[in-house]
Amino acid sequence: MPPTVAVVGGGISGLAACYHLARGPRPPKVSRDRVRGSLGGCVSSVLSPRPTTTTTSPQVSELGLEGDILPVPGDHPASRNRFLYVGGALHKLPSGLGGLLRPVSPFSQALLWSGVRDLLAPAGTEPDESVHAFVGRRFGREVADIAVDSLCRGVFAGDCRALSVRSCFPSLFQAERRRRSVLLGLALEKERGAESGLSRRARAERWSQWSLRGGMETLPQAMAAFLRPRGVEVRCQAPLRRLRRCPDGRWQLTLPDGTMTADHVISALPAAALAEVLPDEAEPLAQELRRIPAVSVAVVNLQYRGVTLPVTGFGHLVPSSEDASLLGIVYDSVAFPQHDGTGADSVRLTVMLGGAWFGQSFGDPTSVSPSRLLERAQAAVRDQLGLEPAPTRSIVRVHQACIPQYTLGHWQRTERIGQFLAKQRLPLSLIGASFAGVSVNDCIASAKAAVGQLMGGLR
Ligand SMILES: Cc1cc2nc3c(=O)[nH]c(=O)nc-3n(C[C@H](O)[C@H](O)[C@H](O)COP(=O)(O)OP(=O)(O)OC[C@H]3O[C@@H](n4cnc5c(N)ncnc54)[C@H](O)[C@@H]3O)c2cc1C
Ligand SMILES: C=Cc1c2[nH]c(c1C)Cc1[nH]c(c(CCC(=O)O)c1C)Cc1[nH]c(c(C)c1CCC(=O)O)Cc1[nH]c(c(C)c1C=C)C2
Repeated sequence: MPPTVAVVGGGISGLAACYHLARGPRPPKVSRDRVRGSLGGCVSSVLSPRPTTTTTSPQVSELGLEGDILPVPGDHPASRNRFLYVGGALHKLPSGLGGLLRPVSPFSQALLWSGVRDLLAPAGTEPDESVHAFVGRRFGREVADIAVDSLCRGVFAGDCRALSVRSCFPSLFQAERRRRSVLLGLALEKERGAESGLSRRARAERWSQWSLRGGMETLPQAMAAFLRPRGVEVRCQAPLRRLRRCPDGRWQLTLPDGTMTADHVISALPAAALAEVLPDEAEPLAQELRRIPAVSVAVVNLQYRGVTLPVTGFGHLVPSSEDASLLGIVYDSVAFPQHDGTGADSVRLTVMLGGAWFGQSFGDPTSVSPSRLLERAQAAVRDQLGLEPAPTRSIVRVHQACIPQYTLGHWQRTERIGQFLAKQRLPLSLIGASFAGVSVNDCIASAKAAVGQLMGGLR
């Protein structure tokens, strides 16, 4: 009898783990539980695609979705133009050499000087540092306060003063450690892994983003369709209530409709959710997991007719000093006009609200009223993009605790977690956005690595 592996968590990480288990040469029996929401967790979107970068592409080819790819090439305005909203105005982020040599608003001096500072500054010695402190030390206070504050809001919906540079931007941290300068380190250590045909095409055509014709939710749907005929038993709407070790070392999983046993569990749950179902003897593990927080984001999709955006590009970010509650706005119709389901020209925007500032701006994410979020989003579009008319369509969604925050010391927490699992010889793998990267690519990579390790051990 092949061993049974239970995968818990129905987001992209859980699906990717099932996918890699099922396509192995001698696949174990796979059982996957998921709860609440649509397949793919945070990946699914309605009006707006969630563009990802290119390392996901091997799966896309294998799932037969290559013909549905909508690439955004490097010379497209959505690739070249990103904006910051500072001091009540939109500023295009500098690009190319010219943009670095002369002062470009909102920055008071040419960014070249920040680069020179990085080349001359001594390397840091702390084992970890906030992203803000690291960038301030290497590139100057203005870059930290405006550019990196916004970047952390546009990737982690988080506060760069609390986030860890070692865990959020490991390549920057390592570049400084190895080469003393971040720029030098990045220039010298460009790595290139094994490439699929699709990745090669993406590099040759300099895609900055891509999506799928039916939206990014097509990816988890195709993965689920791949799994069903391959003997993966999928249990939907089955929240895991309890995980217990049986006397023979196997796991017993308690679900709403009964129990099941498994030789190995791959958890793709958010850290805090896993902490709630672990057995008492794993309390030290649960305590570490509870220390990995996550923030909530309200996503408001708006569609307008008969209006024109004042700029074309990917979108704009808003630093926390300008407006803490409003993270940024993505101009979806610029990058992906094909996603207009109505067949007519329209301006489609995704307004992102809250993040690390959700509580102070809107209160409890479980009870905030959608109309309040809609009003806030519409006001931002009016003030920041000058679109006065009311939107013709709108969708408001609150994604609760959806983006884990790698705060200072995250690397030590993940190390202690790994040590506990090894010492206790727990047949448990932890994957998902809570640990080693929040992007879809990182989630898929961590699932693939965990399955590789598990299959190696089972052989
Ligand atoms: C607004 C927003 C925009 C984003 N944009 C991008 C982007 O442009 N590019 C990019 O690469 N990434 C983006 N991301 C990040 C990326 O989408 C997520 O980090 C990733 O999808 C997380 O996947 P996951 O499977 O690890 O976690 P999740 O999707 O959170 O999945 C966890 C699953 O576990 C389930 N669960 C919880 N408790 C239990 C339980 N007790 N029993 C069983 N199941 C349980 C949940 O219901 C969920 O289905 C974005 C995220 C957000 C929120
Ligand atoms: C305004 C809020 C958010 C926007 N996107 C996200 C939030 C919270 C989430 C997000 N965006 C990206 C990732 C993946 C990161 C990765 O490692 O690949 C996640 C989780 C991609 C991304 N978005 C922006 C940048 C600079 C990046 C990094 C990689 C890339 O260049 O694609 C900037 C950005 N995000 C948003 C806007 C409005 C914006 C800039 C104009 C929305």
